Amino acid sequence: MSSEKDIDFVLRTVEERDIRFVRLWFTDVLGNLKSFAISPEELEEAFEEGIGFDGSSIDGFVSLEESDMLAFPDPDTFTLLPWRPTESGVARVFCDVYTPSREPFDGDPRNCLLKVFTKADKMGYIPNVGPKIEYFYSDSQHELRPKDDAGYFDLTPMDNANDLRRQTTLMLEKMSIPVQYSYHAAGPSQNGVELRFTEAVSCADNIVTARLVIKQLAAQQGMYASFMPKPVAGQPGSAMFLYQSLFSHEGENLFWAPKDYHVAHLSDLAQHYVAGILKYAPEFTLVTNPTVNSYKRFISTGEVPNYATWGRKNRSALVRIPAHKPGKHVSTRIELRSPDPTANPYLALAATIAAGLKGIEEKLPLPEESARDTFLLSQKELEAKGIRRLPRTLGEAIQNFEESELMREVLGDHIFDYLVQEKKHEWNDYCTAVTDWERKRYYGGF
Ligand SMILES: NC(=O)CC[C@H](N)C(=O)O
Repeated sequence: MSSEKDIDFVLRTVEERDIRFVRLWFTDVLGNLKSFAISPEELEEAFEEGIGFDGSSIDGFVSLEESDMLAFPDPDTFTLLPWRPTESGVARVFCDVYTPSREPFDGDPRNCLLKVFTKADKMGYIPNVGPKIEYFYSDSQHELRPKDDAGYFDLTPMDNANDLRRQTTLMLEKMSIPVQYSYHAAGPSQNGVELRFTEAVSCADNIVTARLVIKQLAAQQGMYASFMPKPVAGQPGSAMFLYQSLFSHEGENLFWAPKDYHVAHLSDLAQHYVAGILKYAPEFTLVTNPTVNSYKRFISTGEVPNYATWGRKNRSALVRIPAHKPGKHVSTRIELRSPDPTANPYLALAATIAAGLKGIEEKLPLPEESARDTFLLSQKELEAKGIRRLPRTLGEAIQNFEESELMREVLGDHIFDYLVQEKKHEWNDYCTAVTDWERKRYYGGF
C-alpha cells in the first residue's frame, strides 16, 4: 500500500516537529469530512494494521451489525495543519477505509476514485485535474448577507475578502496545495480559487482540504463561507469547474495534438474523452450536482450549461476548451463546467473520468462544436443535432442516474444504492415542503 520510506519520513517529521495529534481524515458517501485524532505513538501501528472505528455512525457506510471498519493512513498525504499551534502541533493524513477482513471498503469514496485511477493507469493514462471552486462569504451562517458589492476580478476597497483570500492562498500553499488564482467572482461577496492541477486522487484530497481551509479562515474572522450552489435567485451561482487532461506515464500531455486540423489542438484521444463526457453527462449529473439547490444554478442563461455540448468560446457549453497557448502543451485541457462545490469530489472525479475513459473505449466521435448559446436553439434543432439535455431537477437527475449501467459499474452497488435511496428522500422532502413562495402566491387568492 505505501512504501517504508514514506512512512519513515512521516514518523520522523512527527517527532521533529513536535506533533501531538494526528488527525485521520476521510469522507462519508456524500463528501462530508470526517476526522478523528490519534496520538503519535499509535501512528506506526496505524500504518501497518489500520485503526478501528465505528462505521455504523458514518452516513452511507455500514449497518450496526457490521460496524467495525479500519482506517489506513496514506503517508503521501501527511501534512501539518498550519492554523494550529506549532508547539504540540496537529497534523492530518487522509485514510483509505478497509473492512475488518482487510478488503478495500466499497462505501469509501476515495477507494472508488482509486479504482478509476487504477483503470486509467492500466490503459496508460494518468488523469490530471485542476479544480476552480466558487463560494460566498457572509456574516450569517443561515443566509447570504454580502459584505461588498464588487464584481468579477474587481479589486477595490469594497473587496473585504481580499485579506481572507490572501490568507487562504498562503494557508493552502503551506499545506503544499499550490493556488493558481484567487479572485473576486461575479456575485457580491462571491469569491473563487483555482488550484493547480495534480493527479485525480490528490486533486480530490485538495478540494476537501480547500473547502475546510476556506471555512476555517472565514470563521476566524467571524464570517461564514458557503458552497451552496445558488444562494440567491437572480445572482450568480457557485461552480466547481474541473479542468481535466490525461498524461502518459512519461509526463506527456496526451490531450495535446500538434496539428491544426485537430480541433483546438485536441488529440483524437481527447476528442473521444470529451465525447464520453457529453454522452454520459445526464447520467453522472446526480454525482456532480447532488442537491435540490444545484438545479437552481442551472436555471439561468449565459454562463451555466443546460445541454451536453462543447465549445471553445461558448460559456454555456458543458465542456469548454480553453484557448491553446503556443508552446504550453502541458496546459491543454478541458473545462467541465457543470459540477458545483456540494459534490463529493472523489465521486465527481470518479464518475466524470470514467465517462471520459468510456468515450475512449467506445471510440466515440466528437460531435459538432456548439458555437452559439444552446438555449437559443429550438427543440427541433436540438433533436436534429442529437444534443442531450442535462437534468433540470434533482428528481430528473435521480431518474437518469438510476438507469445508468455505467454509474452502477463505476460507483459499485454500495455507493450507487445508497445515493439513490438518500437522494430520493431528499427529493421527496423537497417536493412535499410548502414554501413561502407558494403561500405568498396562493394563500389569499381563489
Ligand atoms: N467563471 C465563470 O464562468 C462563472 C461560472 C458561474 N459562476 C457558474 O455558476 O457556473
